[in-house]
Amino acid sequence: MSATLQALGLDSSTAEFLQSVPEDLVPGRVARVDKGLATVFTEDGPVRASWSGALLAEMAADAQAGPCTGDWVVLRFWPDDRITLESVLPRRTTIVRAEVGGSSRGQVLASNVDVIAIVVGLVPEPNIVRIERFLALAWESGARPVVVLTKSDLVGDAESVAEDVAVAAPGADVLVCSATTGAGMDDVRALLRGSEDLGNATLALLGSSGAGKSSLVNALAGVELLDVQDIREDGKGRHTSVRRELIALPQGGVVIDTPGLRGIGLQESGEGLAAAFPDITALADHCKFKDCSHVMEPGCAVQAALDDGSLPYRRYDSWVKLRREAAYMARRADVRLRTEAKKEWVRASKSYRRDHKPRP
Ligand SMILES: Nc1nc2c(ncn2[C@@H]2O[C@H](COP(=O)(O)OP(=O)(O)OP(=O)(O)O)[C@@H](O)[C@H]2O)c(=O)[nH]1
Ligand SMILES: [Zn+2]
Repeated sequence: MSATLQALGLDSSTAEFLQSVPEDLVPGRVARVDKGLATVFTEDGPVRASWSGALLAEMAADAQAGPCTGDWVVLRFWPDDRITLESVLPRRTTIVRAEVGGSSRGQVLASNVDVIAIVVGLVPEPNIVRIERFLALAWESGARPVVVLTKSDLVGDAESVAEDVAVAAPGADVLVCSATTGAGMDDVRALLRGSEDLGNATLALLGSSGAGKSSLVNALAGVELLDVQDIREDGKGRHTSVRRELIALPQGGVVIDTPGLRGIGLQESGEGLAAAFPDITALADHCKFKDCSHVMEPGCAVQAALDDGSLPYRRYDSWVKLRREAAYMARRADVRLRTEAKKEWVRASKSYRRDHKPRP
């Protein structure tokens, strides 16, 4: 497969899939979706593509079938210069955000991500509950989560903060770095190396506004690629980034920088929640009742662990809150799924009719 596609993070399973694609179609990777069009990186550079009729039909049945940043796709170049996105190749992983007050099935923020870096500034002091939220979202995706504590140049005790964070992040590495001084950046760079059969890795950055994501991308790339916001008096950046970009780094590897996420909701399955709290999941196996809610039942192993101090109350509280949220999302999903699919179909078929008006 071409070096260009490899630089865009092509993995072996996608490469194999592309071999079965008809020759008149052109492969590429979606960098961004906006205004009903996708910016797609191909071997011959970026193009803007609209949706094919077949893709629209798929989207009518499933809103998540629509392209998102990170997708591998195939394009058709028409004689009249139109470019249509014919189909989205199977996704290896998906980062899904359940929309707050929005659609029922979560919005796919990015796909085919190998590693999710949860970027957290060491100033202001990291919010552990928020990190646990991001971790649940990240585990749900199928990608490997890593917590990156940045702005280490601003604090004296970065390593001890990292130890506290590690307790809340079982199964995930916790890195400490500074985009400003370059300290610890080699460990962050190593996340992009990937594996032999998967090629270079795709790294997605999650994190609150002002956490330091853009600065991290710039440090990785070695050049200014993204606007870095002026710092506010309270240490937070302004919330202005609305772009979602896919960046192929010169030294290999791809970074996906999603817009600053605030108030992220959990996806409904609850699997991410279980993965982010393996300690509680393991305890639950020992409860007397299979359907124990771990609140007040007799013989509850979770309550017992709280009593003997082996499970911190703070962590239990955090889990209860996130579980409530996941349950709420699940209930709402049932009700809204049909309405949403229908709305999307109406929107999509309108734009299809607009784009396919008979030509004179
Ligand atoms: N001292 C120091 N400041 C940093 C570091 N990384 C980022 N900053 C500052 O923190 C502020 C926010 O950084 P950004 O990189 O724009 O943060 P962001 O996460 O991209 O923010 P959004 O685009 O709003 O999502 C800026 O003023 C940066 O200069 C660092 O390692 N050390
Ligand atoms: Zn229990």
